[in-house]
Amino acid sequence: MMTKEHEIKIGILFSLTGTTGITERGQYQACLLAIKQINEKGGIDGRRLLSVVEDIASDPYLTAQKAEKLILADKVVALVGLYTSACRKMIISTLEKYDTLLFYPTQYEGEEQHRNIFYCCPVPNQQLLHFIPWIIENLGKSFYLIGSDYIYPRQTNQLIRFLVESHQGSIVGENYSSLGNQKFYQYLKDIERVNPDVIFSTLVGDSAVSFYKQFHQYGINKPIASSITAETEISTLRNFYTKGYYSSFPYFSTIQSRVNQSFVNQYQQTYGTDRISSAMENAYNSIYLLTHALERVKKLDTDSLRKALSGLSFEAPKGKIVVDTETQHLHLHSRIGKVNENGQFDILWESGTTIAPSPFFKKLLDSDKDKQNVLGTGKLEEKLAQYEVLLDEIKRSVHFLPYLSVFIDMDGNVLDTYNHGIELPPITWTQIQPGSHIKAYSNLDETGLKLAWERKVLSSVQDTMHTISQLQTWHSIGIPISSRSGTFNGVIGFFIQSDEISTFSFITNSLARIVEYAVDTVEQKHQQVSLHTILQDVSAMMSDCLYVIKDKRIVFTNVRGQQLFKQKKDFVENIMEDIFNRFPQEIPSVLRKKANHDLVEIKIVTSEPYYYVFIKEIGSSLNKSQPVKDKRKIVTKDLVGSNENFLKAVSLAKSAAQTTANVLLLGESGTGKELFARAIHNESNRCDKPFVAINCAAIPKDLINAELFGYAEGAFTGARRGGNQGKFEAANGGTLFLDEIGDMPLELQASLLRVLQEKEVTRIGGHTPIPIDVRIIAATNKNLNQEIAFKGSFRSDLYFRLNVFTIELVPLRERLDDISALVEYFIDDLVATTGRPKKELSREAFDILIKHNWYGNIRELSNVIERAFYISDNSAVITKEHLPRYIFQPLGVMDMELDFSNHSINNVQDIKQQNHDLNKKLIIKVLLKTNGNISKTAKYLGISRPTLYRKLKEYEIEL
Ligand SMILES: Nc1ncnc2c1ncn2[C@@H]1O[C@H](COP(=O)(O)OP(=O)(O)OP(=O)(O)O)[C@@H](O)[C@H]1O
Repeated sequence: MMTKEHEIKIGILFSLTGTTGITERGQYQACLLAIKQINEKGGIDGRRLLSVVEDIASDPYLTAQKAEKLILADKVVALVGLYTSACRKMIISTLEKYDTLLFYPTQYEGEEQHRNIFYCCPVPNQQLLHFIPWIIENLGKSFYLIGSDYIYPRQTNQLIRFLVESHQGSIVGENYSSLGNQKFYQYLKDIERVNPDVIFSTLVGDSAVSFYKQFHQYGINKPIASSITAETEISTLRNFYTKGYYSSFPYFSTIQSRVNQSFVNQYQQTYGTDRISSAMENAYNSIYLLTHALERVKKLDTDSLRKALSGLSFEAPKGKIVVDTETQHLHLHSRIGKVNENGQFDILWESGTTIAPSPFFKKLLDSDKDKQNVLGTGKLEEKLAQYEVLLDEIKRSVHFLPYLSVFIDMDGNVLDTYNHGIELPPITWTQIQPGSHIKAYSNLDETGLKLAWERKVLSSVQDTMHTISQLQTWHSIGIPISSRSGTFNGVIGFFIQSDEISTFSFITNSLARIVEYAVDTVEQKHQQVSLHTILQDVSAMMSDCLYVIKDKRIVFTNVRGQQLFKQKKDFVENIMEDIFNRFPQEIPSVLRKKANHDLVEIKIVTSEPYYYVFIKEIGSSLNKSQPVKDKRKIVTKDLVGSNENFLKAVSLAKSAAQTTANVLLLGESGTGKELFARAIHNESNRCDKPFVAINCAAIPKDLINAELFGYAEGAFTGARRGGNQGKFEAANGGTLFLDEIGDMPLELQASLLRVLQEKEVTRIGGHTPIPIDVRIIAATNKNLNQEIAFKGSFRSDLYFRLNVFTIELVPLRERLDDISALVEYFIDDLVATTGRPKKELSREAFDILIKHNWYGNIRELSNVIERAFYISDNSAVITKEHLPRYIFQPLGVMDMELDFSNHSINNVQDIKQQNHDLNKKLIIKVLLKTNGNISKTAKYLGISRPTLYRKLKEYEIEL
């Protein structure tokens, strides 16, 4: 009998029911077939594969739950599955949380690259790049785009539009139908009206089937092309509905290879059908990819699997597939097929070789014009600066060699050429200009340089093997410049006159080693620099001055140390001299000294060959508060806290600041959402443009429209002359912070989505669209997944557009370790603004703060400290007496009449109810105390006014 140790579990996640079930059931079956085959051949080193299957019913929310269950409860080694991008995006945080891999087998819109996902599917460049020009040439130039309303069709259609227009075609109509819709009469009327040459469909599942049927019945005699309709959908329709339709995929079940025929036969024997779609074959390959990786490493951990998958290749039914080392997508063939009378595809065209995946294809297309030639001078300088250290290092290493060299970056831009002083023969390629693109030189096509760039591997071509005659007395060698982690940075190409060397392979290898060494040296330098930066950052948080000494020299000083040095140079030098004089035998661990009237304590920690000298003042002016930064100028390093989860959020914010992606901040009231938003803005390249904040919960519903989009003159009675610009316009070029986005009415969400997609606003009552370039940072304290799944009060398409970067902020009760730093920060702030002397917190008061349940989070803590700071008046220490009573006295003592003995707590619901009652009573109590003053009550509770209003509504408290 098999024991558990003899099994390797794989989580299989598909919609076996739900609107996309028609397609996903086939993918699921293909996975099971692969697992069966592998087990029949003895499994992996004697270990059987065991599938643990979950039905996700086309529901993203359910997908997240099931994924977590498979990982946590079933302990699967990896997940295979999913069809819609909504479901994929929904589980990304789960994959990250448990560092688990997903093998995703469905063609999708690209624009994603995640280290926990292997994309076993084509991306648009592998389907559309050849398909669209082919359609234009063979079927016609005017296109009508119809798709299901979700991420893939909308984004794919953007690319199609781009490709159609760049091949002198046109889009004459574009329409979307909700997922699962089966009534297309209105759409067909529209298609008939605009009379396109070809209809391009990205409808999925049941909708696609209904559309084809109704299209045929309606009698429109036009070709339909699709990048998503495959054998599965076709097989559910009578042949006359679909004969003559076109699709492009890497795989059709009619491929005539031995591997495919065996796959089709086995599929037919197992499931009784030979209708196998590309998505199904992808699913089948996903299992094989995982299996090959497991066989390679013989380990189950994600890191080992990831490494084993990089560059992995095997012969699949569709032909050879290779995992791209950088993008985790696949190199695949591209094919175009036409449905025949058997409901199968006749293959009309296929690419001879595999096509490299370009998940960020749209961006590539956008920059294509630039690439053909000329990186403007500024850009070239910028790029050169980026590679300067590396180039210098390589030049230094090879300067003694009499060769010609060309350096191109990873995108193919020529950054530098040099010849080390040798006589240049008059050959064409020496005209290569820095700033141009390597593609512009077709005479370099079969050289080591270009091959290395295309294949990202060391490539060399010997003299007579070159196709152009001028190069036949030269050897060309292209050496990829890749970091230790495998990131490809570009290629350095060498051209060597063939009579100069006799041993070609020896010189090739030597040059490769020289380049590798140069890359290593640069990486080490970078590491040293970043270590220094980390040290600076970490030590900046310390309240003490730090000096690190080695060989009687100060080799590192933190910010406070530098400040003290500036203020009291003699004093610091004195201390150091004293320490140096005692070197090394008499180095004490603690010293006390007087600086003028200030007593300082000096601690010395020895860790040969380093000595860490910490200087702390006791009750002195040296220990004066740090000037606290203006919140409007705050950057991530100013965010106070060192809690592990908090630092993770800060590090995400840092990364977000480097991109232009939208950000979604999730967190309770007062956890610092606005502060994070400002920090991201201030650290981004939009920092000198406006940061505009709007609280969606604080503005009456009917005014938000005008607030956001502005209004034109005469838009409504009382509208200002000349109209008024909205927040979008005000934030143009900068960042718009949409706080409490979860409270935005549904109709407005639709308008917002439109603005985000079209990048233009039209003022209310106005007609002219105004182009806008605004980065959105949205924040909410609601669980948007639940709002989407259960209440339908938040649009999933808007959600996915906003949550490109999701940052969860930690409530104060989960980062009690930060209370001390926050208190110090608030005191410093008060000292700086009031000019009063610095205060300390007593141990007892500190313990009370630690025990308190921080309902209003950091804002509440800040209010408590502010209050205590003033109440403590001239005292240098804040004690328990200065804290508000509710912080340390049980609520009952405050006459809250909360008697637990009358309640029996049987389940979570009871606890929630009691919490609800407690919170309600607390709010009423504070309202009574403040005579119903909203601002004071909010301040007292440490929540914002809009949050208080929301809570009053939630608890049905009338004023
Ligand atoms: N890491 C931090 N360091 C210092 N101060 C902080 C930090 N986080 C929050 N604060 C302070 O806490 C208070 C609340 O922060 P902020 O307004 O950014 O929270 P919020 O989550 O946007 O609140 P709300 O949801 O109620 O609008 C502010 O006074 C802010 O300065």
